[in-house]
Order: sequence, then C-alpha cells, then structure tokens
Amino acid sequence: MSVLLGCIADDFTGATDIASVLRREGMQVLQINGLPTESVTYPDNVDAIVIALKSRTEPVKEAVDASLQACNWLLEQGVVQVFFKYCSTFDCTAKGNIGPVIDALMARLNTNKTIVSPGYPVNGRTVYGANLFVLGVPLSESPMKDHPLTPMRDSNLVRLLETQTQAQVNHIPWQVIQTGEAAIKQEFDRCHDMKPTIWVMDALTDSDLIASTFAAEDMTLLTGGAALAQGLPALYRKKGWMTSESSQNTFSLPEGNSLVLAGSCSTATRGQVACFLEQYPGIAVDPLSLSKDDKEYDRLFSFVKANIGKKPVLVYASDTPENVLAIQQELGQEAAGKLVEACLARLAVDATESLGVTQIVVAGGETSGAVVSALQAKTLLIGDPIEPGVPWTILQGDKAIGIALKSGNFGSRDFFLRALSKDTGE
Ligand SMILES: Nc1ncnc2c1ncn2[C@@H]1O[C@H](COP(=O)(O)OP(=O)(O)OP(=O)(O)O)[C@@H](O)[C@H]1O
Ligand SMILES: O=C(O)[C@@H](O)C(=O)CO
Repeated sequence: MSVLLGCIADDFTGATDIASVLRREGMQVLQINGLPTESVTYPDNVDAIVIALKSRTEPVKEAVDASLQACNWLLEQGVVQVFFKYCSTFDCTAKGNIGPVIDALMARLNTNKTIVSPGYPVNGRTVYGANLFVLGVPLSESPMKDHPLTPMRDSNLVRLLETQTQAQVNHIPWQVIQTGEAAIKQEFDRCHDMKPTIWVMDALTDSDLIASTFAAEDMTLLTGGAALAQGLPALYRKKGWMTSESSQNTFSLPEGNSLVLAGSCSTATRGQVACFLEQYPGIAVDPLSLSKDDKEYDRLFSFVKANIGKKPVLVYASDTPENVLAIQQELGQEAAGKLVEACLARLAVDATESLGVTQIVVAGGETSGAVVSALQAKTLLIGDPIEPGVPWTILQGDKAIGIALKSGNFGSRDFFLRALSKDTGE
C-alpha cells in the first residue's frame, strides 16, 4: 500500500507542524503547498501527503470548496484516512471555518462520525471538560483573545462547535479517555444516532491523544491538532499497513544569507523578535506608510540589503494588540493583514532573487502562506524539527531555499537564533 494518510491543513505552519510530527514517527511525508496541480508527482514510498491550504480565515464557502477539492485529490491517491488539521488553539471566526469544513468532509467521505481533538501537550495545549487551555490558561483568557484575525473569546469547544456545525456535538471526558482505547470505543458505540456526530476529546497527555486515535481507528475522518496524528504511524504498523520506518529525507541547508520575516503578533513571536534584536539587526514594518506608496517597501528592502551578509536580518510587523487594533481601525482588519503579508512575501522573493538569501524563517501561519505562495514552490521536503512542531524544510523549486515556518505561538524565546544556528538532515 502506498499513500495511507491524507492531511488537509488550514494554514501553512500547521501543515509543516503535522508533517514534522508524522516524519518524527517514521513516515515519509510530502507537503504540497496549495491545491495540487496535475504537475505534482511524488515518489512511491510516500506514506502521507499534507496539503497546505490558506483556508483558516477565508470566507466559509471558499474554505469548504478548497478543502473538498483537496479531499477529492487525496482520495484519488488512495488514502485510507483523511485528517483535517486546524490550529491547536482552535483558531476560527464566528462563522467557521472548522465546523463547516468538518461537515463538508464528513458528507464527502460518507461518514457520520469524527473526533475533534486540538490538544498539543508538548506545546502547552490541553483540553479538559471540553475547555481548551493554553499553558494552563483558558483559551479565552490567553493571548489568543487578541489575535489579529481570529480572536478567541470562548474556551468551550462544544459551545464553539455548536454554532458552526450541523452535526450533533458530544464530549468524551478525560476520566474516560485516560482509561484507554476500549473505554473510548464504548463511548463511540453508545451513539446509535444516524445523525452526523462529532466527539470533542479531552486530552492532557500524549497518551490520551494516542488512545483517541487508536479508538477512532475505523473513522475515515479525523480532525485535530498535529499532536493527534502522532499515534497514526503506530496504528498503521499494528494494522500491517506500514511495515517499517520509511527512509527519511536528508538534506543540508543551502549555504547563503539568512532572513527572518515575522508577521505574527503573538506573545511568543514578540518575545522572539525582542530576543533576536538583542544580537542582530532588524527593522519594523510601518503598515500605515505601507498603505500609502512604495517608499516603505523601499526603506525595508534597503535596510535588509545594507545589513545582510554575515549576520541574519529580521523584518517584523509584530506589534502589541493595542497598536494592531489602531492599524486595523485605520485600514480594516483584512486589508491590514493582507498588506503586511504581501510586503513580507515580496521581501522574501526579492531577497532570494537579489540578496543571496537561501535560508528564511517565517513567523505566522497566514504570513507563511503568503511567503511560500510567492516563492512559487509547489512542494516542500520536511527535515528535522528545530523545536516541536517547527521543522526546517526545503522548497522544491528552481532554487534550493531552506525555509522554516513557525506557528505564531510556538517556539522558545531564542527560537530564531536556534533555527539559524542549526543544520538539518540525518
Ligand atoms: N502591525 C500589524 N498590524 C495589522 N496587522 C498585522 C500587523 N502585523 C501583522 N499583521 C497581520 O496579522 C496576521 C497574523 O497572522 P499570522 O497567521 O501570520 O500569525 P499568527 O496567527 O500569530 O500565527 P499562527 O496562525 O501560526 O498561529 C497576518 O495577517 C499579518 O499580516
Ligand atoms: O496547531 C498549531 O498551533 C499550529 O500548527 C498552527 O496551526 C498555527 O497556525
């Protein structure tokens, strides 16, 4: 059997996150950026394909259509399970897109049951009593309440989902989950409803997540954060679908200059920006000037040009919630986001074309989507993780470019420095 698992990720950092988890557990993984085109080919030994969409904040219909197209393509490749990967902080808007995409995928896969499990213990995301916690703080009291695009103001996953899905939403408490696979299966079996049903799964530890995937072995659709996927390679080995560890991709980062582009305004990214600036040069984007004419872009590019070389350079739009709000009130939330994303994406293209940049670290999922799309690489090869959930990858395009896509909230304070001092491969 070849491709076993097909993942549909709603943003690009989320895609490299789940790809990295599957690779760590011994799968050969291919990441496709955007919807696959006819020209996409892959080796026979690929076990899992991750399709990176930029559907988290798109209008519902567009997100559903793109997810269905991705699902159809994955089914054509013969996958046995489909995994809808969303953020471990359940990032969504009031309208979706998590619920509507799950509904559409359930209908497409002709199934009436799935699970929702965003927990990611190693990165501090846990679910208890159907409430999502970030480093022990309820989601709605965590910095996610001020996210520029998807402010999360409710921590209860059942309540959040009920406003977004047509399905029945049930909950399996941790007291059941921690007793293991058999008890969880009994919970699933108690439901004889023909109505589509989603179970929100509590998860405090990796073992809880692994028990959940084993209990859900017959479900054709799984949904959750990247950590939920960690048990799948072992499950597939148990079923005899995967016999051994696949040979892994090995690569060295291409020699050249390094650029860090930060479009995330998360607390973690702002700390990483401050840490980087203690040692290396960086420049802040001024979104208001950017909205007026090209002078702001020229200022940023000139700074990068003047400073890049032996040292890495940082360009960041990351700012405090108050300042971001002020910019959004002036320019509009979506327009401000797109403007900043387009600027950082343009810098990535110009720096790789004319400043010898071959290593790029991007912070932020939407920002990563914009940068990778602008670099026009259809596939990514996944390397070793720099920190949990953030691997180095190599863009498969005309030029070899190493790129690390860091989820806004991930990484330690010195993440950018660690990323740029680390080579990858086996
Ligand atoms: N100063 C700013 N003013 C307004 N919008 C900004 C500013 N800086 C960044 N943005 C926008 O905020 C959004 C941040 O989203 P992004 O997904 O890149 O980061 P994140 O949400 O922290 O990361 P992740 O999705 O991986 O958790 C982007 O659309 C970006 O362009
Ligand atoms: O799950 C996470 O937190 C990340 O993979 C992500 O999706 C950030 O955008």
